[in-house]
Formats: sequence, structure tokens, C-alpha cells
Amino acid sequence: MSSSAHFPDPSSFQHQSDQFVAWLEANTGVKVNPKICLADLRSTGAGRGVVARTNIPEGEELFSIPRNLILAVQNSELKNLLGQDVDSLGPWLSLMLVMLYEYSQGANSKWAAYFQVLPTRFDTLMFWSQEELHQLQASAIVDKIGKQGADESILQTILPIVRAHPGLFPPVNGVASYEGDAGAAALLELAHIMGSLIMAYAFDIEKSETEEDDVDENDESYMTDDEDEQLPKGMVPLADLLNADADRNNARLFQEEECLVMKAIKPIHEGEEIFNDYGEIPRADLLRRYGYVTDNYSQYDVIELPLRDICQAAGLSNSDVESQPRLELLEENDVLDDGYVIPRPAPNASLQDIIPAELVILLTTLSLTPEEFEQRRSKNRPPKPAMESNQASLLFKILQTKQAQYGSSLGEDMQLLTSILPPNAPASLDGSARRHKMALQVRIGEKEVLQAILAMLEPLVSGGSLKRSANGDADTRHSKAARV
Ligand SMILES: C[S@@+](CC[C@H](N)C(=O)[O-])C[C@H]1O[C@@H](n2cnc3c(N)ncnc32)[C@H](O)[C@@H]1O
Repeated sequence: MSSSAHFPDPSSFQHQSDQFVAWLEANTGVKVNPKICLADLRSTGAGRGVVARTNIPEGEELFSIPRNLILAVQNSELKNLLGQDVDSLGPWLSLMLVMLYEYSQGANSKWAAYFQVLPTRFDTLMFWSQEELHQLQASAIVDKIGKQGADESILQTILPIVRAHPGLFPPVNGVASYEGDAGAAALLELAHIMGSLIMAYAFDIEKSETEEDDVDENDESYMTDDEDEQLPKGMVPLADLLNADADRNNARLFQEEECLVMKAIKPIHEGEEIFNDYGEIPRADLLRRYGYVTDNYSQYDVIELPLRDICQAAGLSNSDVESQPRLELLEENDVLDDGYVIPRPAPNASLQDIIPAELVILLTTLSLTPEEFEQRRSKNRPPKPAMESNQASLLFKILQTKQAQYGSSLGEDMQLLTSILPPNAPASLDGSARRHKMALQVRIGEKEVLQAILAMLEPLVSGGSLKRSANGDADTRHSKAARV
């Protein structure tokens, strides 16, 4: 979140905040602790946020939102009006459809005042131009945006429903109709706003004990994400106006039987911002899902190595399991992945701490001589994960190749970052400059991880043998090292 540019009517920013709080407090069952307030943090690039007016002790309730005020499928009239099971669309698309419906009702929606404080523009990667995405260079995050899949889901699932019920979904924002290509494009744009709000604002809503546990197993077509649970999603007013901070997290949402309650999990001092937590996510994911980065998430930065790149570095012609017996052996034994994640090494971490065992097994399998591999294959037994010089050399080569794909060095990027943002520059940049800076931060983090792992591998590589690739090319000396 940046500045005014992200909100529909920035000139009424404070007025909208006041109206939102007034609406919220007018709802039965809502409790807002007078020790907190909604603050304008646009000058720091954080949009709205919640701040403590006075000291708050640990454990104190900050606010409580009754379950019936959550913007969710179960609370919207749409499920009664549509004549089809909205829940069956899955957590993402069902909430998207409900939000489209409620947004289209304008002032008649129960959540009209809530929509007024939600942004309509985002810096999440879904909205970056090709030129802006190019700034992320070789980051694996570029392949995870899922824009095409999201477009398809919206056009194939949401658009037909909207077109079949023009009375429920009157076109908004000056659009004449959702028919034709122009109508489809308009709906796509609006649906992406709702999808992005869900991605950055929604909570997974645990069912209360009295509700039936009838969760459907549906595909999450909006996202290419990692969520495997299928809890319904909901927009929780006020709870989602808390910003997040990896180090300064001081509040948590507790899902109780009747209400969702935000509580202080640490003493909070007067004037301090109240922060939620997004978990241990790398800055690349922070950018993809939430559209911002801060340095204190750099501790969670990772480097991701696609299987394709590993196979290429090992001299395989492709990474198709069917045509590569070595991959087939691993697949059959359930130890093959599409890609491998290596975290930023903590101080004093060993290779064993950071290199996933599955990756070491892959490196070992790719380093076997043809004879060794045939032995393994005949027993259908993959090798044990042991990081020796061969594996280290192959990984070293893979990481060097990855490093070269970025197109600029860590040193060059650091210089560029300083030139973009001298120490006394304002905290918030706007538009493309802001995106450029965030892309730089992400790729700097990944290059730092690469450099750190290369340095850790160096002694094993130089003290050990030469590389031995999948085709069994020469191996000279052996040196045992870390067992992973
Ligand atoms: C759940 S909302 C929080 C409320 C939001 N600030 C607003 O004004 O609507 C999440 C969004 O807030 C912004 N955000 C959250 N934490 C932030 C932080 N520490 N610094 C800057 N922006 C932050 C990001 O744009 C993110 O997508």
C-alpha cells in the first residue's frame, strides 16, 4: 500500500475512515476499545493502520466483530437470490462473486461503508507491467503470479454467472453492460480488484462449533498459491485494517464462537502501531500477495531452484519424468519436487540446516555413474541424502547459473538501491519508482542468499572432487563432507 493513489477517493480519506468507524460501531455486537484508533499512515506508505491512543496491557481486547458482520458467503443475500450453490465455487471464487454482488449494490449493501475504505489499486504483482516484472530478473516469483489462470477462472466461472443475472450484478463505474468483449474486460478488472482484496485482506474463517462442518473440496482457481486447506474466506472489517510486521507483531485475531476478537499479545505503548503477522514469508511473496516489502522480512528470503534448471545444469536434455529414468526413480519413491527452496542461512547455519534433503537426494541421483544408477534402479532405491563434493559441485554450478540469470550483480544492485533512495529521501515513493525499488529489494535478497550458499559450498567444492554429471563424466578426487 502506498499513498492516496490506491484509494478510490483520497480527498475524503479521513471522512471515509470516520464514516467506516461510525458504521462499524452502529452494528450490534461490535466492540471497539477506545484505546485504539484508525490512523492515516499514507505518509509512511502504509495506507490506513490501527494505532494505540494509550498504553494497552497484554491480553486486552482491542475490538470484537460479530460473525454476522464478516463479508462472507454465509452472510450475504446472494446465496438466496442466485439459485445455485455459491459455496461450491470454492473459497476464492465464492467470496469474489459475493464481493462483486455487494459492491454492485452500492449504498444498498450492508458493507457499503466498508468498501469505501478498501483500496481499488494495488502494487501486487498481478498488476505489474511486463517492464516492471522484468525488474525482478530471474526471481522464481515471476512464474507464480498466476495471472493467466486467474483470468481464465474469472472468465469461465464468474462472467457467465454475472451475465445470467444482470439484475443482481448491475454494471458499475460507468460500464454499460458486461456483454461483449468490453463488458468482459470491465468485469475482469473489477473481479481482479476483489481477488486482490481477498488475497491481501481476507482471513480464513474457522467455523463456529454450532455450524455444520460441510467444507467442500474445490479447486482454488483464482490462486496459484500454496493453500491446501479449504476453509471459507471472509473479509473481517477493521481486523483487516491492521498492517503487518514480522518483528513488531503485537496483536492476534482469535476466532470465538460468536465473534472474532483482536487481542493484544504484548504490551502496546501509546502511539505504537498495532500489527498483525503474515507469517514467515519471503519478500518475493510479500510483494506478490500484499504489494509491499519491508526489510525486516529479509530474514525469510529464499532462493528457488526449478527442477528444470537443476536438470539442465546436470546435463540432462529435459526434466520430463517419463523420459528421464533418474527422475522416474525419485518420482516412484515420492522424493521428487518441481522445485526446491533454500532459505537464507542464519548465522552459524550449516549446509545440513538449509539444503532440503530431497534436493540432496536429487543431486546425488544426478551425480551417480551409469553403473551406480543401474544398481539403484534395479533395487528401486534412491540414494541416501549425503552432501559430498560431487553434490556440492553440482549445486555450485546450478547456483552460479542461477546467479548469471539475474543480469546484474549484487554490488550493482546495492549501488542502484542507494541511488534510488538516498538515506534522507521520503519513505514513500509512488508508481513505477516504488515498484522498481521493491523489485530491487527482492532481487538483492535473493542474490544475497545465493552468495551466502555459494560461500558455504566453496570449501566442499574446492577441497573435493570435480563435477560428475548425470552422464557419468569424470570424477577425480572424493572428499566426504556434511551428511544431510
Ligand atoms: C490487511 S491490509 C492493511 C490495511 C491497509 N494498510 C489499508 O490501508 O487498507 C494489507 C495491506 O496493507 C499494506 N501493508 C500491510 N503492512 C504494511 C507495512 N508494514 N508497511 C506498508 N504497507 C503495509 C499492504 O499494502 C497490504 O497489502
